[in-house]
Amino acid sequence: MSRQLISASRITIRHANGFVALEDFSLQVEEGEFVGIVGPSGCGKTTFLDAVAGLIPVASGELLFNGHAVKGVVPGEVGYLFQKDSLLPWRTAYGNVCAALELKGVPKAEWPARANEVLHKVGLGRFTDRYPSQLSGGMRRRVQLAVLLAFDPPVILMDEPFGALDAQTRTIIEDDFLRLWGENRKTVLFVTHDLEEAICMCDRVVILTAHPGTVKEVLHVPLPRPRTVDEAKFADGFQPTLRTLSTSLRAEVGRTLAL
Ligand SMILES: Nc1ncnc2c1ncn2[C@@H]1O[C@H](COP(=O)(O)OP(=O)(O)OP(=O)(O)O)[C@@H](O)[C@H]1O
Repeated sequence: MSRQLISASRITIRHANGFVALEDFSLQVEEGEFVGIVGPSGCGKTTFLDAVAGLIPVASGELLFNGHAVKGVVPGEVGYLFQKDSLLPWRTAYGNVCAALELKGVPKAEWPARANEVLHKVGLGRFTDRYPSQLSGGMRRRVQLAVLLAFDPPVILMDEPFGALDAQTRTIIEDDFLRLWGENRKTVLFVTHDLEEAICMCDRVVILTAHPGTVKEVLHVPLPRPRTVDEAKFADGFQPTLRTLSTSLRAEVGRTLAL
């Protein structure tokens, strides 16, 4: 039986300047779920991921990780893939993965085998000695995925992870991530503005209201797994789900623009 890994119950989050980003926000996520979060710009999606990572405290309500209140960053608990690169520019792809292994406390003797394994898994076997500046945007994202695989956290937070990639590279890397995810089904929170991507990747998609963000609606994605992006887009349930999601979100974006 699956267990609840993340539980937000009526949380409010204020930024340091007192600005309320999320209000009365509740969401439960079970172990192994792939959950998408969509909502108008500025509604608090990143703020929620930051709170789950322990980077920002909740002002009221309860935020639990594996049954315990989140009180700050706990090394090894979550892996966070930001919109922007967070690779160490002075280290090669291999060196970046080794940094994650070191942080995780993996014995040094195991680094070469483990680092090469994850770099091969993400298709970078021939580029292990390249520095980030010598890699394309798509390849740098792959190094970040390799770092995540090496770090192997129970929860992966992804904030518009593939938004900066061209359409073709993006589809390929989405498929790769779906395949890698299918191997061990980590819990994933996936923020995106791309509704088609949300449907292709996720089990459920949470729609947030206009600021201050709260949960408006949760849609279950009625598509079988394993799946590729193309299989998802041509599946029966795709268009109706897209229409529902799009209509619901458009109303909130309209509210944001009217604020
Ligand atoms: N450090 C901060 N201090 C004050 N306000 C902040 C801070 N970070 C974010 N905010 C505000 O909190 C609200 C939520 O921001 P957040 O980045 O979580 O939104 P988002 O839904 O991820 O937006 P986007 O889709 O544009 O990335 C916004 O109005 C933003 O301006």
